Amino acid sequence: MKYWRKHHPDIGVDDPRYHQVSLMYSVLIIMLLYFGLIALLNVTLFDDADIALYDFLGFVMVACVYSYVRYGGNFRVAGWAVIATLIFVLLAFIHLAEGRNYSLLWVTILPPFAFFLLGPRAGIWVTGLVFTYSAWFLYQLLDQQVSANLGLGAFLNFVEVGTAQIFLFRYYERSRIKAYDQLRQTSITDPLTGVYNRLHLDNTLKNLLTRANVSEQPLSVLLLDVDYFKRINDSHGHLVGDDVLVALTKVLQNGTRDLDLVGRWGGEEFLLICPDADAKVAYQVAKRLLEQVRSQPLAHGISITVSIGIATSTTNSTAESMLQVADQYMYEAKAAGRNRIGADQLPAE
Ligand SMILES: Nc1nc2c(ncn2[C@@H]2O[C@H](COP(=O)(O)OP(=O)(O)OP(=O)(O)O)[C@@H](O)[C@H]2O)c(=O)[nH]1
Repeated sequence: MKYWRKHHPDIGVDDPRYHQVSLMYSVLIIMLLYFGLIALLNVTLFDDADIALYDFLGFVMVACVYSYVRYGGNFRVAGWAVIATLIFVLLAFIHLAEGRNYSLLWVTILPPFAFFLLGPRAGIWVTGLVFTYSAWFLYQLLDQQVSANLGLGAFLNFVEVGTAQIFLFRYYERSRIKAYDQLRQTSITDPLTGVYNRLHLDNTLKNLLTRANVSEQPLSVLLLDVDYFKRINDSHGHLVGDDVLVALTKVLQNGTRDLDLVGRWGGEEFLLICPDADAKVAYQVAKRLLEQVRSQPLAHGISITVSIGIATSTTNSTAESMLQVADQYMYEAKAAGRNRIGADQLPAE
């Protein structure tokens, strides 16, 4: 768990603010460490009290922003305060260093901070203005024959700026990938039951069917619909109905192989995609599920039954044709009295 969560227990991993807050705390800590370290280096190694003073001022200002954020302050205000502090210290530094020791290198630290904290639009304006000013400042120095002075100071400026950039971008990229994964997971998941949603089932069925046709392996789909589900909602309420759907999902997951895909097709309808399953295997799976569902109360002591339609691929099947067949058999099962299986050739019981 991120350490900052104790200050903001209401911001969970699923909260859209999570990554922004995480980024803000990381930036604040990186800046505190950097300002502290550089102030120390300037006092001890370079004996430059003027520059150290500005670094120390930066440290104090960032510490103030840290406690502002920690006690519930507005993140946008905090972001601008951090960037203003950084620009203040950077400009003070390049002025005091008068271009020696590649001091202007330090302005390249600004873009990641400005873009992360202010977003792309303000980020480009802020960095654009500071870079323009720095270029103008450098231009003024051109005819003053400032010595390149390749001493320890230049070396440390390069190392410090370089490592800060590496860590910032590494952090940013990791949090971007995490956010992307979370978003992808959400886009393919049904929020109530946690199984795949229709969009993902549809895409996966197309892919698996192409693969099945190429390898000449069978593939079956089972379309499963709860019988008289409306009655459960009407007599026990929608929330109880939801619990029944969640419990049914568990039965379906437990009753199928890891290879099979279980998803919610919509409402009280579920779709199971069973790779490498011919009509006989699909029928056995359907029979087992039918039995498991009706044999026990699922939630709040409520028992249900389901009707299942099966479709098995042939060489010219498409995802649409399979779904249509499964749908048709499911309705035939309903029409025949529910709590049963509809399929092409039902084995004699
Ligand atoms: N609780 C709950 N109910 C849902 C959800 N999605 C759809 N429903 C309900 O599912 C019920 C489906 O009703 P019908 O289509 O009439 O079907 P049924 O009552 O199951 O009857 P048959 O399918 O003919 O056996 C409706 O009352 C919907 O409101 C959901 O996410 N949660």
